[in-house]
Amino acid sequence: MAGVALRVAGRQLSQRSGSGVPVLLRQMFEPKSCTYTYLLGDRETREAVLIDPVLETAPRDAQLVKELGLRLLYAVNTHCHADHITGSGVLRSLLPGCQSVISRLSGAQADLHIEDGDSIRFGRFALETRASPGHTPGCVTFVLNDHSMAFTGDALLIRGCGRTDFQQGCAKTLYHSVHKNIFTLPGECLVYPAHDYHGLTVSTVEEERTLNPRLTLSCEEFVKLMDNLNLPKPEQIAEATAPRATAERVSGGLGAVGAEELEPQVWFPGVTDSGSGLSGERPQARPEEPSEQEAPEAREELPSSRGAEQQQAEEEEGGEGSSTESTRDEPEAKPPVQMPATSPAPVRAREGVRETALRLRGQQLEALTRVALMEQRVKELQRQKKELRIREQQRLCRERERVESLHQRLTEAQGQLDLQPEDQHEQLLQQVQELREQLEVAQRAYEDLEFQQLERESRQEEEDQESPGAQAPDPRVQELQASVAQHKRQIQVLEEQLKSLGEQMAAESWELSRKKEEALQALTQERSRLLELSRCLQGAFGGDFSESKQAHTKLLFTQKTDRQLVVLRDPSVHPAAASASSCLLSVHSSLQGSIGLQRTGSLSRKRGERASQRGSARPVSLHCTGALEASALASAAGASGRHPLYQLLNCGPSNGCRVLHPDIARMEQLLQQAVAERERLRQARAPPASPPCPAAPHILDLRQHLERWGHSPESCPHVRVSGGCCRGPLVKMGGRIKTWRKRWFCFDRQARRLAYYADKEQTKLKGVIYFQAIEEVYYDHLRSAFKSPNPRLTFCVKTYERLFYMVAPSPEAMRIWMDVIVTAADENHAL
Ligand SMILES: N[C@@H](CCC(=O)N[C@@H](CSS)C(=O)NCC(=O)O)C(=O)O
Repeated sequence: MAGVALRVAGRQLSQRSGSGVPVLLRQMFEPKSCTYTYLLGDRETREAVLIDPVLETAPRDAQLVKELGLRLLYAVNTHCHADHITGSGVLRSLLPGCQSVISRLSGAQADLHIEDGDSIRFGRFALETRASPGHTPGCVTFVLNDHSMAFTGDALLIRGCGRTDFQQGCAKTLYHSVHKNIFTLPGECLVYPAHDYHGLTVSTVEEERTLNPRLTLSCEEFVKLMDNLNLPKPEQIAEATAPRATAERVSGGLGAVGAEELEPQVWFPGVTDSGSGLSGERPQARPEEPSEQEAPEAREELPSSRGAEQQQAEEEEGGEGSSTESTRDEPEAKPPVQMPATSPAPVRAREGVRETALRLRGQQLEALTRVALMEQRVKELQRQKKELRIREQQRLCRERERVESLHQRLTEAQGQLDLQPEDQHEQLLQQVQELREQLEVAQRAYEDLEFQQLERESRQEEEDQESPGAQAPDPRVQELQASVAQHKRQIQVLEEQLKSLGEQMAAESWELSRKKEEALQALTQERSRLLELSRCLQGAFGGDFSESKQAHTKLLFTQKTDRQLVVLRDPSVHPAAASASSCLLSVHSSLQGSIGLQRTGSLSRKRGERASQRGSARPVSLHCTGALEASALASAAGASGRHPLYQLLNCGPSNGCRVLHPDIARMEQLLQQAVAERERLRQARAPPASPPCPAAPHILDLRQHLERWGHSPESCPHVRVSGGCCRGPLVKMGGRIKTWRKRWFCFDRQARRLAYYADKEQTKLKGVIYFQAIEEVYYDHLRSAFKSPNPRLTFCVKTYERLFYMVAPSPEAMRIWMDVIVTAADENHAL
């Protein structure tokens, strides 16, 4: 097979060399054996290969392949591993069309065997096979065809190399193969090993050529060192290096373990297992999650972007889980899937459906994995049975041959009796007698064996007749088959549930759209009423209010962005406002926050919704380029609890407004009607109280609230949280000049705004984001922030007017800030 390329869908590598085209690369980690699995794919053709998959994490890898919309052609192995069982077999079951690959010299079973010089093609790329024996005789290194990266398996590790003290390892061979076949690659070629025990992920040929403490030695020194490594044996070595005969017992894939020993730890997403942590001397700071890595030249563009919410949830969950379950266990009865209540509040309903769908997906994956493993075991048992039958037949055959040979010898001895001289008769007679006895014993043994076999066969026939079509009447096989069938039924049930959830979601979404439409109509009416009221106000106060230099009260209406601002200065009418240079308030409410608000960090809304809201009233935010007086921005809502407009106009039932102008009475009446209408609408929309919804503002303690959500603000040095405030530094990107500046942020629930200052003392105010202006808060998962100083800690706050990019000083600070700001938006929505 040397020099032969595995062809992929008729595409010839030579037609499109793929040079300059970045390959899709993912590096995943399996913590138990510290193994790296690599996914390589072609973004255009979606063809992909997996290098060194691990049994336990095969479902994870299969899921990733599906999520990225890839088609896995090959599950390739750099060698037959001694520390874990390959995931190739399970991947073949989970991703039909995938073939297992290993070097012929490994002696392991696979769909395809490769040799030095062979190429494995996927889309416009190919992996060249370079023999790198020494750790094992069958070790190979896969080199991407543009020589930009090499997957060295256990031959070359980062600052190390594979051990050579078992599996026919040979230090001298390893030394020469690494020097000859890996160190001759370009210096900048990235080195991706199959393991790392120190938390490192990638190296280069140049680095290893010059810095590898083992391979920079002379060959002699290297051999000596390797002979005295005295490493403990890998934990799974017994299972993983079972003899070849055992390896071949695993049907359909690379096997290094018999089904009897197969008690895999199955990895299920979302299930955490404290026992899956690293043990022994392994350092703590190891990657525990599949980590994404970009190919050197490009950023990955996923076909479906994963939301910040999911990313954050993943970060918070902190690593993959694993559950230790034996395939021999009876399948656990799964709790019935809880459907969300028939008509819950929209947000909760959607979250519920999403959670349920995610849970179902996890369960489905779990069941699929079990099925795949069980099918393997069933096949294995069937194969064992067949093997047993063959062995029995061979034994019977041997017995028959023995009987025949004894018979032959006896006949010959008897024939010689007459020919032998008298003096040898006695001895020959004795021999004949012995042969006769041996023949009798052999004959009996043969008949017994034959009888047993016939009995077994007839028993089997009877069983076959009792249950026609039964492929594996062996009780163990039957048991497993029943279990597989049960799992398949479970999957079917789960799929049906998923389908009905989808339908339910569609129905709910339709219902939500309808309600939104109704609410928008009501809002439009309310707006018209308010506009009418405003016109009355203008008419009532006349030119005196707007024009007189002496008059302190000024009423502005601006239609520019469909916002209405009332700016009031009237120390005589409202003494409390006398010291303030201006008061700003929104005289409308917005419905927009009512749909899609989620506390987990993403407040996204659909484009359609936004478009439909363009015509509706919008919240406001204020930013200034120069320093502002903080006091100038005191909230117009005040502490009186009265409606702001009432407060500003000072039009309570007890004062003399009505007497002053007859229109005031009408205005007040209109205003009361508008307020009542708004109240009615709000109540109609208000979702029932539930844990994820923030409590009413007057009872919500910000600190407790954050603690309830799992934060510990106390231990985060970058934020200061009190009952109503959160303060701390964030690096913010400028609006016009895209420079990043450190600002001191102050989130103030009382003032209902997030203000940022040039200084920690909060004297130089640089800008304000009002709660009601906040539309979305999300993690910058698309890395869209221009030259962010730390993309991993960048999040976005989207207001009606603009997008704010902020960089937190730490992940915990980022999560706290995001939750704090989301809480503000939630609160605003609740108001
Ligand atoms: N140091 C490892 C021991 C596990 C081990 O033996 N790993 C093999 C590769 S898997 S067979 C190996 O070749 N190691 C070389 C080395 O220098 O470690 C651990 O911490 O678990």
